Order: sequence, then C-alpha cells, then structure tokens
Amino acid sequence: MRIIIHGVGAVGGVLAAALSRSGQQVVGIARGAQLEAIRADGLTVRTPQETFSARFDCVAHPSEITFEADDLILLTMKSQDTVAALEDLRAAGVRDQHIFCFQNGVANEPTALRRFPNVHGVTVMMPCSYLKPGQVSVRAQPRFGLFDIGRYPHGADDADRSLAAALDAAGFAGFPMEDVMQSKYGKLLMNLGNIIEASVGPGVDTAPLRQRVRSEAETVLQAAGISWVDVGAADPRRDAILKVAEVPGEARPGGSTVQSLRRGTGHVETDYLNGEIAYLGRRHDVEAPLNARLTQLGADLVRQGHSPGDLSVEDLTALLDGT
Ligand SMILES: NC(=O)C1=CN([C@@H]2O[C@H](COP(=O)(O)OP(=O)(O)OC[C@H]3O[C@@H](n4cnc5c(N)ncnc54)[C@H](OP(=O)(O)O)[C@@H]3O)[C@@H](O)[C@H]2O)C=CC1
Ligand SMILES: CC(C)(CO)C(=O)C(=O)O
Repeated sequence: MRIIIHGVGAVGGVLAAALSRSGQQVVGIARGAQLEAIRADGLTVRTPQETFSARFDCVAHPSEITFEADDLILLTMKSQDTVAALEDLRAAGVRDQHIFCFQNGVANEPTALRRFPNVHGVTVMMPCSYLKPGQVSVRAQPRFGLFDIGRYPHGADDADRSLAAALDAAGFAGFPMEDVMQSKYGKLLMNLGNIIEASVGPGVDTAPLRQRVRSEAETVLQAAGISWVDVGAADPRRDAILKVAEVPGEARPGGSTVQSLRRGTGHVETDYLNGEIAYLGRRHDVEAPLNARLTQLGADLVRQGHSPGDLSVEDLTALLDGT
C-alpha cells in the first residue's frame, strides 16, 4: 500500500514527512520551489517537541506515477484546486483507488464522487503552516493531528481502517467513523472564522463576530436538514490527543486562510467555507447575509491585494452589518 499525497503544502507536508518517517511508502505530488526543495533535501517539520526531516519520492504531476490498485490517494490541496487535481488523476489512469479528502469544507467529496467511486471524507484537526520551500510546521501535541475518516457519503471500510492505523503509527490519531460528514459539517462551522481571522489578523479577539456568523450558519444547516457534531474545544478527545502548542521561535502563523493571503497565492478557500453556507441558505430560502458578505469579502481581499490584518474589527463589523 502506497500513500500518494497530492498537494504537499502544510497539511500534505506534515502527513508526507511523518508517514514516511514511520516506514510508509509515500509519494508526494508538489510543484514549484517546494518540489525542488523536497527533491534536494527532503522536507523538514518543526513541531512543539522536535524538528525532523524526512525524504520521500516526490513528483511534479500524477502522470509521472504508475498507479497501483491498492494506492491510497490523499487530496491535500485547497478546495479551489480540487477539480484540476481530480482531472489530472483521471488522466493519469486513476479509477477505483480510494481517494481521501484531507480538506476543509464539504464540497470536495461530492466533486470527487462525480469522477471516482471510492471517495472518503476526512476531518482535519491539525494546525499547521507552510513556512518556506522544504519546511512546514505543526502546532499540536502530543499527536500532530486528529482525523475523523469515513466513506462519502457514509460508511467506514477497510481502507479507512488501514489509513487510520498508518496515521496512528506515524504520530497522528485516526478515527474511522460511519458518518464522517457530520464531523466535517462540525469543522465547517469552525472554519467560518478563517476569513474573519485573515481580515483582522491572527490574535485579535473576534469571538462575538464569530458567534454571530456561526449561529447564522447553524440556522441554515438546520433548515437544510443537515446535522453535525462538535469537533471544536468541546470535543472530549482533544484533551488527551491534541493540544495546540507553540513551535519554539515561530511567530503566531494564523490559520490556512491567513497563510493564503500572506503568501499572495491569488485565491482563498472562502467560497467553500462561508460560501457553502451562503449556497445552502439560497437553496433553502434562509437569509445568510453575514456568511454571504464574508464570502464576497474573501474575493475582494484577494483581488485588492490585501494582507492579513488590513481591516479593523470595527471595519469588519460595519461591513457585516451593511452600515
Ligand atoms: N493549514 C492548516 O492548519 C489546515 C488546513 N486545512 C485544510 O487542508 C487543506 C490544505 O490546506 P493547506 O495545507 O493549509 O494548504 P497549502 O496551500 O499549504 O498546501 C496546498 C498545497 O497543494 C499544492 N497544490 C495545489 N494544487 C496542486 C496540484 N494540482 N499539483 C501539485 N500541487 C498542488 C499547493 O501548491 P501552490 O502553493 O503552488 O498552490 C500547495 O503546496 C485545505 O482544505 C485547508 O482548509 C485543514 C486544517 C488545518
Ligand atoms: C481550525 C484551523 C484554523 C486550524 O486547524 C483550520 O482548520 C485552518 O487553518 O483552516
């Protein structure tokens, strides 16, 4: 069983390096300076407890891989890059292999299921960062990450159990579950704050705004008949498995949307986070103005070339209130 990691950035990088260190056969798919650095020196992972490097095979494109029936394919790119990645996998001969969406949002699984029969959702609880080519960090201990894993739309099979076992052996915690999308909707509610954090900058107290945005989303999910489980601070597994902790010498990096804005990648994932709520609200005739405005804000911040923290909390509140 090989583990193919498509998109070796923050999440994909921590997974690739730790799985490879634990003895799994890993093949990464990366691009640009990241690919060059990994090929030259491997990938270095900084954690609260240690810094380690790992070497694994890394290619520029799925067409360089001869896929085997028992390969497990992990999608670890942002949601806006998923369609292109799936098309590349299909052109490279992928058919029945198990594909795991290690991504935020809930749109990747149905997108993959249109093309492939064996699709799995994974809830990713792993605060990590892409630092520079060849270097990532993860701010969690004692485990690097906690993952709920299951087939889409439901069920859990041997592929889920094999991957969970491999993750456990590599320093993560994997939990096969029958209804993984409930967990992913719970994570989606947490990620509605990503664009808020990116607007005002990491470390700024935005709890009241986040609560308003979340409760609007909960109303939308209820109207849509979608249930979720809380995977946030109230999740009892976190105490023993996943505490957020600082990496020595690393400034507070912020979540994945902050990182996209800071790196000027030219896109953010907001259409698939707050935009999911706007979409569901429109489909089910429920007003969701806060999430709709935040979705538009994500696009505006990118187009106007903003950096994290360019807005004050007052600016953002006025924008959300339409004043
Ligand atoms: N970072 C975090 O703390 C967490 C992130 N997540 C989720 O995990 C997912 C991944 O996020 P994250 O790791 O932060 O994102 P990153 O941007 O750090 O990593 C994604 C990587 O995928 C690469 N990529 C995209 N498309 C392709 C392609 N077709 N071929 C090769 N490489 C490709 C990107 O390259 P390039 O840079 O050139 O675009 C980038 O290196 C997202 O859904 C995010 O929301 C979930 C929990 C925590
Ligand atoms: C919850 C959080 C902010 C960190 O794990 C995340 O999912 C992200 O950065 O997208």
